[in-house]
Amino acid sequence: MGSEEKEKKGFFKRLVQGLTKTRDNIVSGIDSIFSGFSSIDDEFYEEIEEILIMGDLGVHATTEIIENLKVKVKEQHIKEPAQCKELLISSIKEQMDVGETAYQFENEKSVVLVIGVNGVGKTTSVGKLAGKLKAQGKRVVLAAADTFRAAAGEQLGEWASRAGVEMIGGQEGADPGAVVYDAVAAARARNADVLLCDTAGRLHNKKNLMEELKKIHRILEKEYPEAFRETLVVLDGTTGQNALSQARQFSEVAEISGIILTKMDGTARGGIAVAIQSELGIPVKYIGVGETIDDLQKFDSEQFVKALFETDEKTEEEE
Ligand SMILES: Nc1nc2c(ncn2[C@@H]2O[C@H](COP(=O)(O)OP(=O)(O)OP(=O)(O)O)[C@@H](O)[C@H]2O)c(=O)[nH]1
Repeated sequence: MGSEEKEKKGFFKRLVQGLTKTRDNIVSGIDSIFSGFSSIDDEFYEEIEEILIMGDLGVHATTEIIENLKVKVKEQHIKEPAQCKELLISSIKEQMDVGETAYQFENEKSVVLVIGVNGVGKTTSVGKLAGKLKAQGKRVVLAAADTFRAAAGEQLGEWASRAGVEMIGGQEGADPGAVVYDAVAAARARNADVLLCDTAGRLHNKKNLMEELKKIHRILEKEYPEAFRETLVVLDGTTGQNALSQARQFSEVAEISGIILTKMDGTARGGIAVAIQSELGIPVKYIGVGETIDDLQKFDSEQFVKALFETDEKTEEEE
């Protein structure tokens, strides 16, 4: 087995383990409905609906999933509740389909702006991403442009030295625009492939946030027009519907190209990955299942649903 394949397999295992509570929350309930009902009727659908909503899949995704399930049941002349399981799994998968998820920034000269409110795992995710890109042989420069919180720069600095990449900025209270300006100059001087910017995320002052992001975009347009631009929002998966509302608010002030969903280890609210994609149509590009560098991986809906419906015993058997 190649090292990349091994890493993928290891990550899948951690994902299966991480989703245990979500699985208990959603899948166990669904299984008991499948075995408890003898016919497919309104009550059967209502019970499934309730579990999906409780599992943080959101009203929009849940409604679509149930409608889709009803159509499939009718088309395929299904009579037994137990036969609905595969159909339900494929309906959940379809809700997460936001088209092909592109990672163009990894293969071009690019600037990645990472935004997110305090504590969601933004700095950690930027650090992990820097380490990953560096491991792929990319030249990476980090910009510590979230200058609001004391020690944020210091924390990013630790990740930068761990990943072996250069960091620009880090002074508390500095002007984020000035940090980005300097970081672009450094990225140019080093002929960097990816400039990763840890940027602001104070949602309680949307106007300021919008202005700050606009200013950063203006600087990039002027100083680094050839760089491909990507804007990722970091969301804490344990906060469920609150994460969805944050994503919605961020998408009102900036053009979001993807989501990094963190802390999916040990949360019962993993269904939020479905809700975000279904409701906002924004792809979850990365998922975090722990605090080490290997715990951040590209998100794959197929793998996610498989991990959600799979048990630990099964993955162990597979080895
Ligand atoms: N379990 C778990 N913890 C995580 C994950 N990602 C980040 N964390 C932890 O979450 C905490 C907050 O992470 P930070 O990266 O400091 O969060 P931040 O969003 O940058 O917060 P500020 O720096 O305050 O803006 C840290 O203790 C991280 O180790 C994850 O995927 N799983």
